Amino acid sequence: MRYAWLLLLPFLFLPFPYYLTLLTFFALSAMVALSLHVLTGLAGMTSFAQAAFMGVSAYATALLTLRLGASPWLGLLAGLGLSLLFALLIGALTVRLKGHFLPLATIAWQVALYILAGNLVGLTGGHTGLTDLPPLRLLGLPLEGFAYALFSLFLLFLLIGALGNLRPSRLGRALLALRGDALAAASFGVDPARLRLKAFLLSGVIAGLAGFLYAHFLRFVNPTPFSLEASIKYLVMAVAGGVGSIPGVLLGAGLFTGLEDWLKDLLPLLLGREGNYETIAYGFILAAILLFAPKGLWAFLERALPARKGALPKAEPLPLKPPSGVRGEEVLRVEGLRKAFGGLLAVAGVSFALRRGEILALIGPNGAGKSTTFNLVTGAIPPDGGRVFLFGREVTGLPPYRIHPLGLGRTFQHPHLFPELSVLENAALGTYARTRAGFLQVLLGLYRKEEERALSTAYQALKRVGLEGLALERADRLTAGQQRLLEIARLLASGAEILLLDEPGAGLRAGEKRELAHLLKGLAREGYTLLLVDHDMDLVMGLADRVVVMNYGEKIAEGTPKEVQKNPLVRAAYLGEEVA
Ligand SMILES: Nc1ncnc2c1ncn2[C@@H]1O[C@H](COP(=O)(O)OP(=O)(O)OP(=O)(O)O)[C@@H](O)[C@H]1O
Repeated sequence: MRYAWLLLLPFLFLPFPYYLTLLTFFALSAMVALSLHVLTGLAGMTSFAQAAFMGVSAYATALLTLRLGASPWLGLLAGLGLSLLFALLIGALTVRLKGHFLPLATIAWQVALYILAGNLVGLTGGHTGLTDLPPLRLLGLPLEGFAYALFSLFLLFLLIGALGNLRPSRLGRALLALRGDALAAASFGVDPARLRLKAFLLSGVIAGLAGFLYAHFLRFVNPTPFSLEASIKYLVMAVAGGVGSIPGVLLGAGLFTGLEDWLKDLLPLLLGREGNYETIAYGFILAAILLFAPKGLWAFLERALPARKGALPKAEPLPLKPPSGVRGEEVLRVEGLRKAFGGLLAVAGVSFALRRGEILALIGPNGAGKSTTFNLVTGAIPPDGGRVFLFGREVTGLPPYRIHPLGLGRTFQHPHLFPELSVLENAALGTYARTRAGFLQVLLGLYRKEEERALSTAYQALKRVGLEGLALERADRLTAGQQRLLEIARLLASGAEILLLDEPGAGLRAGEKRELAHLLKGLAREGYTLLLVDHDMDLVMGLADRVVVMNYGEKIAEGTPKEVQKNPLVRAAYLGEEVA
C-alpha cells in the first residue's frame, strides 16, 4: 500500500499525453530495475542480459499475435514462458560460475540474441522489425495512452508488493547470506546453486513481463531496445538509484527515464551535433554516484530519514531444544579421514567418535589439521579418503547444505555474520532448513505465519545466549564476543543437535570466556553434543569431557583432559619435549 501513489500518477498527468508516455516508460524501466534488485541487490549476481530477456518475450508475443493471429494475452504466457526457459538454460549453465564469468556469460548471450534478432530477417523482420502488433485489450477496450500508463503502473504496483515480501523472508535472508558468504549460507542448509538459479529465473521472468508490455505499448519490435547498450542502461539505473532496495531501483528508474529524455534534447544542443551521447553522460553520472554515494542515491537520501527498527516477534517458536536421545550414544563417527592439499597431507587418517551430550575438544599446534578436519566433517570440502557417519548414516562427501538438516551445525574460526541484517535476522538464518516457504508462497505473501515462528525461534535462541537485548541492532554493532554468541544462537535456532565450534574462544576477554564456558557446559547438560577446536588450553581443559590431539595431520592422543596432558607425545608436540 506504501506505493499506492504510483496509481495516482496517470491521473495527475492526464492532460499531458507526452508525460503519460514517459510514465509508461518509467513503469517498464522500473520493472527491469526490480528484476535487477532481485538478481544483483539480493543475490549478488550481475546480469548484462536483462534487455535480452525483454527481447525474447517481446518477439514471442509479436510473432504469436502477428503470424498466428493469437490473442496478446496468449502472447504474454508465451513471452513469460520463453523468458523463463531461456533463464533456465543460461542460469543452469552459469550460476555455478564464480567471479566475472556470470556477467561475461550474460554479455555473450545478450550479444548473440541481438545478432540473431537482426539477422533472422524472415522470422524477425531484421533491423526493420515487426510492425502493427495488436493493442492489448481489457474488457473489450483497447489499452492506449492513459489506460496503458495506468495498467503498467498497476502491474508495477503489484510487482513491488510481491517483491517487497522477499527481503523480509527466509529466502531474502538466504539470498543476502549467499551474496556475502556462500559457505556460511550452505552451512545452515542453503543450496547455493539452486537458490541462485531461482533468483535468476525470477529476474528473467520479470524482465520478460516488461518486454511484453514494451512490445504492445509501441506495437512494434526491433532489436535496438533489446541491445547490450539497453541492458547496461538498466543496470546503471538500478545501481545508481540503489540496487539493494525497492525505493532505490524506483528512484533510479524515475531519474533515468526523465534524464534520458532531457539529455536527448540537451546534448545535441550543447555539442552541436546529433548522436547517442546519452550513454557517455550515463557513464559520468554513474561514476559520480558511485564515488559520492556508492550504495546508490537512495542510501544517501535514506540517511536523512528516521531509522526504522523492526518489532520483536510474538508467535509461538519452533521447538528450540533438540529431541532427546540416549545420553552417551554415538552420534558422529569419523573413520580414517584423509585430505591432501597438493603434496601436503593436512589430515592423515584421523578417526574419532562423538557421543551424545559430551564436549569433545580437538586440539593441536598450528597447522595440525584441526580446521581441515572440521571442514571435512561438515562437508565444506570433500575428503580424499575415509568416512563420516552422522547418527549412523554415512554422510561422506555430502555438501554442507545436505549434512546440516540431519542435525549438525557449525560456527567458523572468524564469525560469518551478515552486517546488513539485524541480530535477530542473523539468528533467524539458522531456521532456513526448518522452514519451507518457496518463492511463490513468499511472493504471494503466504509465508507470514511461518516467518513469525522462525523469528520467534531466533529470539528464543538469542535469549538462551543472552543477546536478546540487542535483537534489533545491526549485527556489525556487536563486539567480537557477542558475535561468537550470535553464531551459537544461530546454531541453536537451526535445531542442530551436534554443534561444531571452530575456536569459539578466539578474541574473547577472560570474563567472556568464562561466560562462554558456562553456556557451553549448560548446552551439553541439555543434551547438545559439542565438538570444539580451540587454542586456549585453560578453556579446553576446563570444558572438555574428552580431548583428541592432532599433530601434522595425525591423531596422536585421545582421552580425558588429564590423560592427554600427561601424554608424552602431546607434551612433545606442544612443548618440544623429547619423547622418552
Ligand atoms: N585450502 C588449503 N589449501 C592448501 N593448504 C591448506 C588449505 N587449508 C589448510 N591447508 C594447510 O593444511 C594444514 C592444516 O591446516 P589447518 O588449517 O587444518 O590446521 P589447524 O590445525 O586448524 O591450524 P590453526 O590452528 O593454525 O588454525 C596447514 O599446513 C595448512 O597450511
